[in-house]
Amino acid sequence: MYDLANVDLSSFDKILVLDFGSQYNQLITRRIRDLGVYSELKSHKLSANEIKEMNPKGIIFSGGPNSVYEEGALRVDPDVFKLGIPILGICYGMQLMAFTLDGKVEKADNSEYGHADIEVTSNDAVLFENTPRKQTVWMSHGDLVTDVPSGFENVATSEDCPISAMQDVNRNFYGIQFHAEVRNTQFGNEILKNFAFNVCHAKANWTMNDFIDLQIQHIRETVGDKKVLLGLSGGVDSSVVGVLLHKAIGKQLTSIFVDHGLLRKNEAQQVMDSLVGKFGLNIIKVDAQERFLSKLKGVTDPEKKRKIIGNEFIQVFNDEARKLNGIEFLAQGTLYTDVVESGTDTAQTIKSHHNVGGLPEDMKFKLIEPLNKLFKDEAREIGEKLGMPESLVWRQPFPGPGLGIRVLGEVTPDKLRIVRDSDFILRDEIAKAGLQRKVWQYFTVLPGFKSVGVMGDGRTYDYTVAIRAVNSVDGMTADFARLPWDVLQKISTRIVNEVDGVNRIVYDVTSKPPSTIEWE
Ligand SMILES: Nc1ncnc2c1ncn2[C@@H]1O[C@H](COP(=O)(O)OP(=O)(O)OP(=O)(O)O)[C@@H](O)[C@H]1O
Ligand SMILES: O=c1[nH]c(=O)c2[nH+]cn([C@@H]3O[C@H](COP(=O)(O)O)[C@@H](O)[C@H]3O)c2[nH]1
Ligand SMILES: NC(=O)CC[C@H](N)C(=O)O
Ligand SMILES: [Mg+2]
Repeated sequence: MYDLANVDLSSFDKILVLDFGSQYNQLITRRIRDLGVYSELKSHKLSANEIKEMNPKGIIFSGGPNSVYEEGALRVDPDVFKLGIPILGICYGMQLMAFTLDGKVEKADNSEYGHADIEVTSNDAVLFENTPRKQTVWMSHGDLVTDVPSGFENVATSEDCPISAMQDVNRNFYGIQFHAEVRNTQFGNEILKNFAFNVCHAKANWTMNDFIDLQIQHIRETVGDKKVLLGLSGGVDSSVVGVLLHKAIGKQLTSIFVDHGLLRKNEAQQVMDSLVGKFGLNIIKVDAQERFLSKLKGVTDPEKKRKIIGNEFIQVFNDEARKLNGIEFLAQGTLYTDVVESGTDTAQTIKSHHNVGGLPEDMKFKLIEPLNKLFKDEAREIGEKLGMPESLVWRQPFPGPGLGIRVLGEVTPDKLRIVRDSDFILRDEIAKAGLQRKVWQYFTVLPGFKSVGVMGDGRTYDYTVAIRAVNSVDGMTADFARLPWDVLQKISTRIVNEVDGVNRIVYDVTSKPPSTIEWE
């Protein structure tokens, strides 16, 4: 979305989010869209005039990694405060508001990361209407506002952050030091609602159906009479994109499913069975095991592996496009998570997702990525709206680089066998326990070290397999799943008994953050 240059959005009220580099910036726009108000993320470099021309009902400044008082910190055009448009600053956004007007921002004595308890201290705290005086919020900051700018009042405090929220009701400027956009903030949604409706008076008339209609219209305008190749993995995101594209351009679409030798057990066959002849998709399966595995030989660095895989995908698409003649566009099921984690102008690189940070620089295709501003749960909602079957919409995510990033270090056929067979057992036991829909994503990892065991009275010196199972909504944050001990025990016993070369199983009990879901 939201790159809908030629699409008329004038019937929708909108709230702009200005990007100051937070990992959560798109989460703000989607929370606003969830309220039924159209929202998009824009560069912090926009001038006040450019913002005015977009005619937003309100503006939100996102958080960000900088300290406002440092040289080079991201700034906003100060004239934005003269437009008469309501503004909400979140975290860095609040600090920037204070700093740009005549308030004061300093380094905090105690940083706050995670949960904090605040108390609303004013009876007229507009953003906190219909919320209790004491509430739990989620903080992530090392600086704080120590003096509110003139015209403002302090309306909430926490132990380590005396000015946790500030307001100037006459000019409609609001600041909150905590992140209302993350689910861990108890009344985050109410606070955003109060801003959107009570302060900005925005109309709630935006729905996912509008998104679908506008995307179809946008795809038609972009593609014209040209042809599109879709990278189809059998996963949720690319299947949703396939259905959208098919609705938009019908036979101008060809889908390519690449078997890169890094798929799960029986996956190639299952994907073909579940998609061929469905949704009108014309699918070509490409066997590319050899070329991927030979390129990965001897490579141990995770970022190098990701880039090699991303590159090779494009080479395969190039070869297929040549055979098909006249392909101008490559469509992918890229989500916003893939984009932000791969690094943007403002956000740091966490890992290069194969379909974003792993793409070759000289790629000739023009990209079509209708979901690249959305999160996994939004992609699923679209899949449901498009009438796709539950088994596909709720399929657990599987990364494009596949088992290649679950064998840590060098990928060899024998190590692939171990993750593939152990993953199969894990999925089988989770299904038998009826937990498929209760755990968001689960898989095994081969860390690559060996340890001593005793089997059949003999000494073994074999590999350890790790089990990773997490719950999440959007993949941005995740918690390790509390799998029942007896299920873990069955999985552990079966893997050691059935997979040669393994004598130990460990369970990953870290959340994201501080870890990520995949190990590489
Ligand atoms: N084996 C594959 N063949 C062709 N394209 C692929 C393959 N694996 C990944 N891709 C492309 O890379 C994109 C990103 O992969 P990703 O795993 O994030 O999405 P997905 O596979 O569509 O959905 P899911 O997250 O449910 O696995 C896919 O949407 C698809 O366009
Ligand atoms: O298509 C993809 N290409 C990739 O390169 C990639 N890396 C991670 N993932 C998936 O993204 C989600 C978040 O993963 P992380 O916490 O490991 O970053 C999880 O669901 C991961 O499985 C990928 N998907
Ligand atoms: N999350 C944020 O926006 C942090 C803002 C600023 N970098 C701080 O540490 O206070
Ligand atoms: Mg996938």
